[in-house]
Amino acid sequence: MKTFDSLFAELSEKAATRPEGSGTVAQLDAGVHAIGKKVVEEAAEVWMAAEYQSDTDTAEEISQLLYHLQVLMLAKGLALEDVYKHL
Ligand SMILES: N=c1c2ncn([C@@H]3O[C@H](COP(=O)(O)OP(=O)(O)OP(=O)(O)O)[C@@H](O)[C@H]3O)c2ncn1[C@@H]1O[C@H](COP(=O)(O)O)[C@@H](O)[C@H]1O
Repeated sequence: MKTFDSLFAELSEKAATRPEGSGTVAQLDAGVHAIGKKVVEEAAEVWMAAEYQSDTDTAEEISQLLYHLQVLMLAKGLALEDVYKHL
């Protein structure tokens, strides 16, 4: 099963090698403003799912929020350690 760390490693590789058809590469090219909007959108979807949908839907929305946060980290050049040191 994928973890937060293994997804970040996968996305870092995508950012470095820029494979054709990668949604991550497209998002990185769209820039911090566009990625930030996705983070806010996904956060709202997490909230709505938590209040009105199933636990499974909520977990899926959380996974999408985590993904977009990682894309934002990559866009800003942040490493996992930069975030973890604040936990
Ligand atoms: N985990 C994810 C992931 N979570 C969310 N998303 C993206 O976030 C979107 C969220 O879907 P929504 O339904 O909320 O939004 P939507 O409005 O339908 O989507 P958009 O029209 O805004 O793209 C999805 O369409 C994906 O584009 C993800 N995209 C990729 N990954 C993983 O990232 C890795 C690299 O992906 P690629 O860069 O595409 O190869 C792979 O392991 C993928 O599984």
